[in-house]
Amino acid sequence: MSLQQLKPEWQTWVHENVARGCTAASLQELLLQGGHAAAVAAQAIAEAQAAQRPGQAQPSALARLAARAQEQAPLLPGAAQSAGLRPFVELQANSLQAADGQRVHIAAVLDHPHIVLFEQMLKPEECEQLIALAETRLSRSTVVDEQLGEARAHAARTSAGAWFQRGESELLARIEARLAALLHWPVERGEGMQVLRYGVGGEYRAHYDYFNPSLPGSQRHLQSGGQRVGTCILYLDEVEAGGGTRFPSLGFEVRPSRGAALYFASVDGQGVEDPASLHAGMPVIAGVKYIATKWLRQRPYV
Ligand SMILES: O=C(O)CCC(=O)C(=O)O
Ligand SMILES: [Fe+2]
Repeated sequence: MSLQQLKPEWQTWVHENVARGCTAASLQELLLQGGHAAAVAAQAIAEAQAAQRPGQAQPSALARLAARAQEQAPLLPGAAQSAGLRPFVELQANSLQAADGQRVHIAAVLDHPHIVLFEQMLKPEECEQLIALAETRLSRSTVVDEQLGEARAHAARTSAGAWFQRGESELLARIEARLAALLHWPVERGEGMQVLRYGVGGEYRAHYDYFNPSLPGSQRHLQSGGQRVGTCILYLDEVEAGGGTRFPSLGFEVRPSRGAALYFASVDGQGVEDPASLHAGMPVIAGVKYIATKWLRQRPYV
């Protein structure tokens, strides 16, 4: 009876996410955020769970058809969109106010793969401070060795990088909290920030940020914090020519602009690695490119 009290898209959502193995507590929280009464939410989850058990009634053919249509729908209700599987951004308004007062603008959105481009994510002085902080510890960037899982220098990634611990300084803590709030992804599920500097000719050839689960070198990374579910790239300075972040399979490129941020999901709406997230840091033609990269993990990352 309570499942029927939900709108059809929420009924489908409950069925789908119970089938996917989401916990009752996580579904309850998102249903509450979606404006449902606690008792209605609890009852609806219980009914959907009962329907999944062997020997019990399965969702009707109609419900399954509705679920399939829902998968293809461009935007689900904000809370339902992630179901905790990947970050999500509230996309109704064209700007969002972070708790620290920063007003961040949404400049562009792509549904699949999910990409959101922000302007004014960082203030110009925050960009300058991050660059200054990084300059004190820049060293040659590495890539993860696919067989061994170890970090090593590679011709495909010609930049200098500086790693920071989460919350290492007041500046980093503030930026991390801002990203966590806007992406609905807790700070603990993020790696420390990495600041990169690319000189002329510097590039990061096409790659995925997710760890390929079938490669031996990925296992130790997946064990601590799980998959990289999304990435946020903060552009710290203008670049005269080149240096865009390009998604070759989409024919789409974001050009660096001070204070802008690019978020993209590395997994699809079901939490599965998404090959469409292939991307590259294009060679810098003139100028110097500075970015800060934040990789977001499936689970808390220590
Ligand atoms: O340099 C860029 O624009 C892309 C950087 C990147 O892909 C990464 O840090 O994972
Ligand atoms: Fe990347």
